[in-house]
Amino acid sequence: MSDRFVWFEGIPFPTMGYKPELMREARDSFVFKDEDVLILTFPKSGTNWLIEIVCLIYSKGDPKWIQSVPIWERSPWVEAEHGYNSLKDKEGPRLISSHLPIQLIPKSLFNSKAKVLYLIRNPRDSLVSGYFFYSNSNFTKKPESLEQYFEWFIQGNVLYGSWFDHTCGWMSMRGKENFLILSYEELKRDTRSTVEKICQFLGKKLEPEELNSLLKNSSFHAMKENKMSNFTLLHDYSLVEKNASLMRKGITGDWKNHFTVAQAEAFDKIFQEKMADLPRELFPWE
Ligand SMILES: Nc1ncnc2c1ncn2[C@@H]1O[C@H](COP(=O)(O)O)[C@@H](OP(=O)(O)O)[C@H]1O
Ligand SMILES: CCc1ccc(OS(=O)(=O)O)cc1
Repeated sequence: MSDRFVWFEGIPFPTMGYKPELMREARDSFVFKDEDVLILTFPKSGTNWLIEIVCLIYSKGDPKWIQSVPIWERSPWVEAEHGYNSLKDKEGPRLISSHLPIQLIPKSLFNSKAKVLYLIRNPRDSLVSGYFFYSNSNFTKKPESLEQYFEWFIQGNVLYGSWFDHTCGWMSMRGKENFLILSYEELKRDTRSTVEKICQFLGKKLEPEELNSLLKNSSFHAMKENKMSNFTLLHDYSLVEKNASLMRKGITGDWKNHFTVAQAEAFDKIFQEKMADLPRELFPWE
């Protein structure tokens, strides 16, 4: 299974735990509630960091929940079989995660007041992060070199398709009051202020010591040590190999250590062409 994808509506998905018929059912029938919170990203953008932060906002900085329940149970993936089945009958406000492009998200999102946290990251860093992670995973096509993965990425031949299409699609939601755009870069630069912004958007208030606890327990170091969050539990299901680390480096700009000059120039050109219709300010790393 390691050399291919599951396909749905022209988009590549992992080969384990994802079924086209369930993704169709989710798109057509899953009901978002006004009180839900959706964490939305392209893969390898810092999704799990944001999930950890939101969980700690809901637990008021108390780490008990994040240290006792796997991260994918706390904020299940609406497009994955296990996540969809656990979410669809769940009572009360839900934390929901998704990497889906806008055309595949459950349609009910657009008639609900569910709050959407949309996290973006410099695609060059998502590319490098994905290359290292998927090279050691068993649920998707394994790249043989960064050069090969670079080509797949710019062609959109990677999990969840083209970063450019994904981002252009979701950016059409900017300006809506239930849609907050965040970046990995601002989260890194000023985690405290960005968490305060998220709290305000979610209508949550943390006391100073609760915020301090949140920052401590969602740090790169703390998440790397937390087996409920660092994906080491996936070793038991043979989904990832021992050296596939979710918590790899946790920095901005690592692409500069991996791209050749020619790749950097080619990426710049493609970025300019494909993102020309969107304001530059949306992309704080450019
Ligand atoms: N607490 C944290 N602080 C900074 N980066 C984090 C983080 N938790 C996860 N990340 C980074 O987010 C990326 C994984 O993203 P996702 O959760 O979307 O799969 C990895 O990037 P790197 O591979 O560049 O280190 C990982 O290190
Ligand atoms: C099959 C489980 C799984 C684990 C990690 C994934 O990574 S990503 O978020 O899509 O990069 C996907 C599926």
